[in-house]
Amino acid sequence: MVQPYKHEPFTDFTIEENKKAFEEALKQVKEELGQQHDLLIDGERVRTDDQITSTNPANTKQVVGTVSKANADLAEKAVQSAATAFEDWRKWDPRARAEILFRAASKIRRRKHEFSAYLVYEVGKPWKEADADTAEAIDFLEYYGRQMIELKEGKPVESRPGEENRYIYTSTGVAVVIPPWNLAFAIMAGTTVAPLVTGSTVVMKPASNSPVIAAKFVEVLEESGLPKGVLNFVPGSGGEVGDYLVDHPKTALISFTGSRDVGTRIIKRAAEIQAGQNHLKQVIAEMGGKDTVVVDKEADLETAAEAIIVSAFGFSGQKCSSGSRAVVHEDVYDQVLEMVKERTEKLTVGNASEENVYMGPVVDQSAFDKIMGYMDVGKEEGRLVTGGKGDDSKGYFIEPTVFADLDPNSRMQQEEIFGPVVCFTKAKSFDEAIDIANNTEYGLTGAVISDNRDHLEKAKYDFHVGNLYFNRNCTGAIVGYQPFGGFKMSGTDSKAGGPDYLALHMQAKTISEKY
Ligand SMILES: NC(=O)c1ccc[n+]([C@@H]2O[C@H](COP(=O)([O-])OP(=O)(O)OC[C@H]3O[C@@H](n4cnc5c(N)ncnc54)[C@H](O)[C@@H]3O)[C@@H](O)[C@H]2O)c1
Ligand SMILES: N[C@@H](CCC=O)C(=O)O
Repeated sequence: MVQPYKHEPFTDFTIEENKKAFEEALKQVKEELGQQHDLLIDGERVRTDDQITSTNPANTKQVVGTVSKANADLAEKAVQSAATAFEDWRKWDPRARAEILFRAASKIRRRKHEFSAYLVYEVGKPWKEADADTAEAIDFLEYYGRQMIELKEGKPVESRPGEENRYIYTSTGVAVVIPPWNLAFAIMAGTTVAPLVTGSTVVMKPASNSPVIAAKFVEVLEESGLPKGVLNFVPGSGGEVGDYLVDHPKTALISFTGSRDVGTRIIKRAAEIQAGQNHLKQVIAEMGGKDTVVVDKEADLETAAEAIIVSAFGFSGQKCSSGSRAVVHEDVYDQVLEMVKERTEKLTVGNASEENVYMGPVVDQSAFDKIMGYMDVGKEEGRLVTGGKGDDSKGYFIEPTVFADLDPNSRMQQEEIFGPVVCFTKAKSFDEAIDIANNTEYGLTGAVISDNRDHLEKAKYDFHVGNLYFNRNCTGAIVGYQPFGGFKMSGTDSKAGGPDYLALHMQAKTISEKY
């Protein structure tokens, strides 16, 4: 009997024993860094001449690992391998597939700090963020395993005398999984195991900034009993390998998480019918955000300041859910701004592989340059309150930054910056605050800080986002508790970690028999 699902607890690093255990894991992983990781195609490791070098964004001289790089020919082999393996895998008892996920979850739980330490080195995560990322990966395995067991008999439908009807879910085919680097473990793992557990086979192309953690996860799935060909691992360039996989006539399902531009490109390409293709491709595309924390005049301002800080600066603002906009009622605007300024100036920034800092670096040079470019835009469009500086001499460090007095239609308040920058806009009323919150093309997350019940009720209907939070930050959805996905240009609202997610990976079939 499978135990009821409960989310993985987070590690409290204020407890000395936990702190020591994590420092030990960082030390141990540091000694392992620089290893070679290869492709996995049809159960075989494939080493290529062309390699991706993954480095620590907090210390760009430190190589985390080198990873073989696939090209279109290898992507073709991976798809063929997945297509062959599908014929057997789809007939496995769904419970046996779920058990592979449960075994993998146990293995990762036992090595939790080791995986989190890899996240610290590979994408510069502070300890707390790395620990939450690993916990979420475990949650996806545990949750989707249980969901599959629940769905395996299908859903009840009515029958009539002399007629039996059934409604079941069938496996889809070859799934292409393309995750981002930011929730480098959780999203990569969740989007990989969801199609797997439903009986699809997978070709996974990790993000080029985080291929090592993905390679480590693939090893765990192999050790947990995944048969050959069911999961194929092909790191490579988005343009070459990504396009090839998306366009392939045997691709049946594409699960993408990443930017709006790449996501919409995939949706368009997937709609194009290729020679030899006799099915429509299913596309799950979870994309960017421009998320707002709204502060009402009747609100606990301590809660408001804390919510703005956590939403804006958690993992250096590199979350699709990051609260990069604060829309504050004019009666409390100056006070909230001052509180946020004071707290921001106390945040610690540094190399999380050396100390437990609040914020690490941003992920790479191109992210650094893009975010620093927005500092100039912010100074033109608004008022710099604190921060604004960056230093890329050793790693890609940027100060947590607050801009004030932005027009709701300014670039700073419309474009996804994906860095540690929050912009304040003043609203004359609660209604106006909600209108401003809704005035972007995105609709992913949002928070309302208010003690006014009528206003919270209004927000339930009028604040058009997939994940709406009251009196807290707008980041940190938990699998099975706050299913995650956005409206508008934020994506297909698949609600990862929710009860409807697996059904999106399957094809419902009605079977009706007359006696
Ligand atoms: N909505 C969500 O759940 C969610 C979660 C995490 C991140 N995001 C979004 O992801 C973005 C940041 O992640 P990123 O920088 O990795 O995004 P990205 O779009 O640059 O890359 C995402 C993935 O797509 C691949 N890719 C790039 N070009 C491709 C192509 N032509 N064809 C196929 N694949 C291609 C990349 O290699 C990577 O694996 C932000 O916009 C963020 O908001 C959204
Ligand atoms: N699900 C995560 C965000 C994922 C995107 O980066 C959250 O809720 O903060």
